[in-house]
Amino acid sequence: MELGGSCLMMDNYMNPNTRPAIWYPLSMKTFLHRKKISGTASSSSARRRRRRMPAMHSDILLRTIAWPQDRTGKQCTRQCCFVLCCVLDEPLREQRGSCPHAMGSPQLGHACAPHQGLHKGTRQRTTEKRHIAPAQLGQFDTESEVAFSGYGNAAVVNRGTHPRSFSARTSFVWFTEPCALTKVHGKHPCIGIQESSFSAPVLYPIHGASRILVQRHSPHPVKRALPRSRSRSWKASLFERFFGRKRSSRQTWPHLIKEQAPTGTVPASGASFAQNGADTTVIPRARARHSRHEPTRVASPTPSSRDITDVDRSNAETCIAIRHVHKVFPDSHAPGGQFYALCDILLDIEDGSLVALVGPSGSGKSTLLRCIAGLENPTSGRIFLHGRDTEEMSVQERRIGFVFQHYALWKHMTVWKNIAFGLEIRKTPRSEIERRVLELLKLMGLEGLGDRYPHQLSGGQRQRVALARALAPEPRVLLLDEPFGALDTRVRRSLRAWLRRLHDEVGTTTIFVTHDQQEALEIASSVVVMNKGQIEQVGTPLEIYEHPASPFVMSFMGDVSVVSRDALPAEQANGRTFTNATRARSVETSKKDSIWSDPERPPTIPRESETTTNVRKSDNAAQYLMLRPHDVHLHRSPDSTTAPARVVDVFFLGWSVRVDVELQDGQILQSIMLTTRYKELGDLYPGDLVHVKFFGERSFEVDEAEYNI
Ligand SMILES: Nc1ncnc2c1ncn2[C@@H]1O[C@H](COP(=O)(O)OP(=O)(O)OP(=O)(O)O)[C@@H](O)[C@H]1O
Repeated sequence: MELGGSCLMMDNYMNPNTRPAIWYPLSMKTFLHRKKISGTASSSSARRRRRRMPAMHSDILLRTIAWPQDRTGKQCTRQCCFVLCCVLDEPLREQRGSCPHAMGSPQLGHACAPHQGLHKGTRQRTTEKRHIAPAQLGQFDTESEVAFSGYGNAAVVNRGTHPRSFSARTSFVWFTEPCALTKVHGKHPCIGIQESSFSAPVLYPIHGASRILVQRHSPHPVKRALPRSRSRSWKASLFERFFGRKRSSRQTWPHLIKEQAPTGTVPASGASFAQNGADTTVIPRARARHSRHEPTRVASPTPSSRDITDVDRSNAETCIAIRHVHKVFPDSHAPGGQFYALCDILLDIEDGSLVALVGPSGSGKSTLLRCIAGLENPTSGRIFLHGRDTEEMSVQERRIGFVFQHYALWKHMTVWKNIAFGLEIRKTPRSEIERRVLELLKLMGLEGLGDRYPHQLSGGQRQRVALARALAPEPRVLLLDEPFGALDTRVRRSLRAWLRRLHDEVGTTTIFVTHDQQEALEIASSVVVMNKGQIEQVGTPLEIYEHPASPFVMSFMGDVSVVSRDALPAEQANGRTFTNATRARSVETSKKDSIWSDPERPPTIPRESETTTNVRKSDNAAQYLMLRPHDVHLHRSPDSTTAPARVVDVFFLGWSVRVDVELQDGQILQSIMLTTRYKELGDLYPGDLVHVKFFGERSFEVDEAEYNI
């Protein structure tokens, strides 16, 4: 933070395992100029200028700073920990610390009302502050900031000091989500950060790109707290620390950086230009992009403007059009140091639909959702909202509501205030707010609970408040990231039905992430099955279940038994077959694909696992079949289409009975039947001889290695 007329941008901040910081001097004038270019201008000349700009502000994202280990050497599971240091007068070295989640200070953080940072009128108002003990920290949903970010709110930021490793003046704030910096409020993009080292809490508006810019704000807390001479010495010591020598009056930051950076080479992240072995890294501003952990975009399949017109703008029905989206994260263990969290995602989501993104853990569901919301920038590819390229839209313009698994409510606000919050910051008239909140309370079945605080509600009620809050500003798209994940099975079940009804009533285009296939099948009008960053299949729940396009979809969307083809009678073994190479997409998507196919677009980059799988398949495929338990029928007497088997175990499941049987060659099959059918069959006991008949329509050729057979 510079106290004069320019600002410093911090990058790579406080990662204890690497070098602590990369600093960029940037004048406020330049920053605002660039912001203007990258943020709002849409004329062709502005776009041209924007292209020439080093990509500093077009993607306003604070990069993840992972804290791989805390002080005790334990792995910190909460990787999404962002630390922004508001350096006041301590050298950077002093700010190294362990993950804030692992800190043992009893007064670890404060939470403050987000609107403190938003309106000039309220900026100085002191609102509730809470001390958060470390044990509570896990519960404190800093995600709530993000939940609002879609509406352009500033974020509440936790702030804490650590008595052992941080001085009283050095404070830090952390976010659980990078998008906290993406909001635009009024004319200026800003985030409110409460800095309460000082007697009166004051807020810094923070402008952020992948780095953090701490901007002066008036009335300036630092200016008030530090005498002028002090601030100068702080600048001087910072300078000395970076450059290892005293600054002469003629040297400016850009001048020095230019002088120190070797030309023609891009420094690797962490490469230091600093003298005297200082652990601070300084890189030229124009090269910043290359040194970020966020990889540079892979050759982008950017379509021409004609393509956009033809394909997206003409299709009023398409609410969200996702075109060849890749998201790459750096990963030292992955081939090429890059991990493809999303790989060539191509998807259309129609207006008013209720879509489930389903897939195993790590398949990229949340990443895709976050890309749609603008919380992540795709590495390549484009996303259109109602025909408009999201790159041209601010997060606020997207009008997307986001609900997290953990309710993310403002805990110091009543239900009413929580719901009204999004409207208040948009300066909606009081009467309109009251009408809308009452309407939502009724819709959510929360009448009479408006005065309660979140801790006075059940989990299901809290989640409904979170949904009401997201719906209050009437978003065009509602994104739910495992909305019921934290609830018990019974509550989940009742909320599923409720969500479906709510959607029918409100009609907002909704995408929800779940790893529960039952939930996806029950609620959604269409299901997108994801695996390893790719879409395996898109279809209605019935299509997905009845006609899975790959062994993966079949096995993921319900129980399956995998048996050798040889073990079954020849007549039974001739089912329809697919291989993993078949990656089905919706009809609409395939059409778009062909329209969008661009000869210059690089081919999809296959990941190693995919390539090897397909190669293996040619050797081992076609030997095994996948069967649903309800397609395995048991009979007492044999015929030409049955295979003999012995009962291994019988399980009563209420309305159904599951019978495990062993085929002659020792393979185990599951059969599920209605209890009434079981009664017709007569009681079965382990060791009984039965005859198995199965329906082969949905059998697959599968790969031995893939299914550990
Ligand atoms: N910021 C990041 N840096 C590096 N890798 C990441 C990052 N975010 C996500 N990933 C990786 O991308 C992959 C997809 O993550 P994502 O959160 O989208 O999965 P998911 O399908 O939502 O999983 P889950 O159901 O467990 O939430 C994971 O392997 C994850 O480790």
